[in-house]
Amino acid sequence: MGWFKSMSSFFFWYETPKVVHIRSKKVGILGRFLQLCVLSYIVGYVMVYKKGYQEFCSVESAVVTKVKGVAFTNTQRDVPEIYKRIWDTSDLIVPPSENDAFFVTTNIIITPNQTRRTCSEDPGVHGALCNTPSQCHEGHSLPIGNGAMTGRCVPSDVNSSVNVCEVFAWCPIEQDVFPLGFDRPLLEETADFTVLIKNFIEFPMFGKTFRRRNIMQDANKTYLQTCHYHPERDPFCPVFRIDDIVSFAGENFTQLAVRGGVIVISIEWNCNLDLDFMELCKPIYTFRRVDDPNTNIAPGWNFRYANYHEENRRTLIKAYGIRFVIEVRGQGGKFNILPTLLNIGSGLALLGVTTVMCDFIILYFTKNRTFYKGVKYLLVDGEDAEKEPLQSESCITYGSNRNQ
Ligand SMILES: Nc1ncnc2c1ncn2[C@@H]1O[C@H](COP(=O)(O)OP(=O)(O)OP(=O)(O)O)[C@@H](O)[C@H]1O
Repeated sequence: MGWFKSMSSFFFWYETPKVVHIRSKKVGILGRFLQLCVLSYIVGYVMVYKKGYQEFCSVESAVVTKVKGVAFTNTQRDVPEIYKRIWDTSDLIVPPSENDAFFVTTNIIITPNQTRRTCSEDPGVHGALCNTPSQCHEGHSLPIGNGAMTGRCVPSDVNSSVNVCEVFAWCPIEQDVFPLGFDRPLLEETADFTVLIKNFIEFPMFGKTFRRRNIMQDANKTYLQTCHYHPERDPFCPVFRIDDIVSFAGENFTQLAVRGGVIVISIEWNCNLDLDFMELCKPIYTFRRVDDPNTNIAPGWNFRYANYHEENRRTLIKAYGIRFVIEVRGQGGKFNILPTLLNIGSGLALLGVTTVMCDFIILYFTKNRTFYKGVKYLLVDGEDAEKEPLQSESCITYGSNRNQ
């Protein structure tokens, strides 16, 4: 019968909230303070700061770039003869056009006049050194070799004191040596190159009205050809000096340019579409280097390509440089009744929580908690109510003011 007793004690009772008016300065201040906190959170943070009355749409964008500049290495000291020349963007921007990125060559190793023939393998290639021809398997190529082995072991073209396998390849084989060493890049003048970034954006959720680009409406040709972006002096100029980008990313151009690297240009559009779109929706640019500057293993950024002059003659170029990646982020917000009502509704629900918090504090942490518990919780027996006639419908008042 024990189970029946506990079942009946679970089923045959009912709990209903009771309203207790507490006339107390301390408790009153506590309650109002908690309500004020919740109200300021709803109004200040949710509605004003987070714009809870708006619906949001991520920005969609397209980016194109154009680099301009000229580098002249003829007058520089220590420059090997073959590197003394004029370089323009068609020589140094590879490929000429990319989506959301561009590459500026800052250091270069040129191997001119290569033809397909036999020559000695680079002694620096693992497995290229030999003592006997049997170590050079005819027709095979080494994993990072430059050609197919002929089966002969010959003195190296670059260091005759060692023997290396002969290869059939584009000869002469590239000598992987920086023209100006590790301290200076050959094309230091690329620091003064400029890039025009054209960024077209839209907020597709809100229609075609909200479309614009990062070139301001009042900009003209002369302005574009002469302005340079600066976060304080000219924050909306879409033309950036390469050196400026590198320093805004916290790097030193000369050091970075020797082996190359990767820099991200972030364009952020956070727009309030309820206000003047063309006047107030403007881009914010930030810059950061993303490759690891402190690594000794495979540092920087480089690749090879060749310029072919005729069927069997080419110039091999190993290009080191800075790859700039452009990312566009942001969102546009516009008034919508649905999020407004949702946020007001959830704010009102949150106001109810203040009662729970206030109850918790006065019932467990105040000096008079026993008294408050006594008046808050009341255990009544339904059977007694049946027996006793209705005495009063008015409120019961406890404490010194009970007769007021
Ligand atoms: N990297 C840059 N640095 C400075 N000005 C630039 C740069 N790229 C373009 N401009 C200038 O911005 C303007 C708009 O460039 P856009 O490429 O749209 O026109 P363009 O007439 O084809 O340019 P251009 O023939 O000079 O390359 C032009 O006046 C152009 O000279």
